[in-house]
Amino acid sequence: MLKSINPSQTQAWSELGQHAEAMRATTIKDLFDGDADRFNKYSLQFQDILFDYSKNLINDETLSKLLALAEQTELKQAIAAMFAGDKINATENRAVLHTALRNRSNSEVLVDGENVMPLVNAELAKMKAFCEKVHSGAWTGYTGKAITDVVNIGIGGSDLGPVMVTESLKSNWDKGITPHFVSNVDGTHIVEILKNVDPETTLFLIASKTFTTQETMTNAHSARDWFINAAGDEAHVAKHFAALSTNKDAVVDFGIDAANMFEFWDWVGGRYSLWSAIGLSIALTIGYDRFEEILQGAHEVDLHLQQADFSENVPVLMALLGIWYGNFFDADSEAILPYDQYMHRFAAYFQQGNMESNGKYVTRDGDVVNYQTGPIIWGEPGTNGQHAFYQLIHQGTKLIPCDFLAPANSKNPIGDHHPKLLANFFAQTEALAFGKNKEQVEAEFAAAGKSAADVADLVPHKVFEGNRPTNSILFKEMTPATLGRLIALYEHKIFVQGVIWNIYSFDQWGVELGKQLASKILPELDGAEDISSHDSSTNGLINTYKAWRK
Ligand SMILES: O=P(O)(O)OC[C@H]1O[C@@](O)(CO)[C@@H](O)[C@@H]1O
Repeated sequence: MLKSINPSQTQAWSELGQHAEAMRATTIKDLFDGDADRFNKYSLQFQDILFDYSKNLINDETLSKLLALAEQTELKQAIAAMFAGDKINATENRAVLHTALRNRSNSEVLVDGENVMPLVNAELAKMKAFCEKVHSGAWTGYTGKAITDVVNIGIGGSDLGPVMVTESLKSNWDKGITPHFVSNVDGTHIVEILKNVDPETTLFLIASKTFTTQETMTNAHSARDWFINAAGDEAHVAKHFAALSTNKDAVVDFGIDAANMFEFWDWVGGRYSLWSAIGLSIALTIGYDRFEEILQGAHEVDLHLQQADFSENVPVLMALLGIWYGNFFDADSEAILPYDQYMHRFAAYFQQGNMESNGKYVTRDGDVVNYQTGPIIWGEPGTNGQHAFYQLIHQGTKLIPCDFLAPANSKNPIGDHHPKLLANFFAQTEALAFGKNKEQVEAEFAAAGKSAADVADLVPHKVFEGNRPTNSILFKEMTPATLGRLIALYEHKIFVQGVIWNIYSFDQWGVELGKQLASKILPELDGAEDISSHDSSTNGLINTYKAWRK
């Protein structure tokens, strides 16, 4: 059993606090001015990914203290425990083994003494066979036509991963399958999707780890009704509905043939499940072989996490840098800014991945933490963000550590100018780090023939403090393996931070109360009478809704 260590009680934490005071007296610019070799010292290449963390407010002493924090919170032991199948998801008494799903070395992975790899490999083989049937046209719809569209019905981890991966790899959509995703219980979502698909050639994947999630079950029943209405015979459901779940009984109860169920297990967290049967929509869209390449990329990071010295361990460094700003510089959020339009759902994916994992205020001992834990994760693709929120990042009052990601080679290098606009990726981190001081602003005005008197009022508004930290993650091009690596890097960053914060990262009790209260309110929405069972606000809102409802 892992020790419960309060990080704020460690020697390293105390030293980091003092060191942070000292570092407030310097700037990223000072650090670069003092070390011509800074880039080489503070960047790492992992396969086809360059991780440049030199534009951070750190020096060797900072790193030494952060690494000591990892040591003193027994990170090494925690990593070993996860891969050994220990029940580190203690409140649910489960192991955490999404890594087994991509364990391409096929080494033994024990859960309760049983090697789970045969189960994993059998399910992958079933996914592969199914993809081959669909892609070859051997699997047809009820009128004998090949499948052309897949509608994945799921939410949270049963949606965000497949959406993000299929979008990120859109240049690989060459299997004749178009994916669609329904997640929101707002009827608009499924109505708008069903407008664009043909019941004769559409396969529905009901993706739900528990197969009890209200939104997913509601959408699944609506899809089933729509399909039966179009096909005219319930018997045709078997050709057009499959389930991705851990709950076989609920799948069969819904009316899906158990043979059309792709299984995963309770030691796979929902937000870590795209590597499992939940990834079937990915495999159908880009091909099973490429799906395996995603697994392979992630597996390489799993080995890297376990084997690399922490000083050269990318996810560990990503985690420690986040702790440096979150716990010693009061940063509340982190921005993920991919300069690749295909990665437009990458930040959204890690909103759940990070915030549902580390949005916790109670330690593994059940005590309320006395330090910050998980950050708010947000972000949009570059260069759009530059025209939306970069103003605040550059000149706002909040410290927002940013991860800039970009492929060196776009999938669509049209014309001469588009690829070169990647200059923004380089320029933004340079501007954030080094800024533009008063003297530089005045000199620019003078060069433009403006007298100091004329521009005196404007100068303060055009000064950039800089000293705003960023990581740059440059990769050669977006491939399935590269995406697998990138996702696993962020997954393990989250895991490492949870260990150091001494919190449970793999349960999500915080999503239960809202669901519980919604179940109580649901029947109260029936009928026209006013309700008074809640506080005055909730009563007022519900009663107004009922008065306005058509
Ligand atoms: O896959 P399922 O069981 O339908 O859960 C969907 C999502 O709901 C949750 O909010 C848990 O209730 C997420 O953790 C999960 O990914």
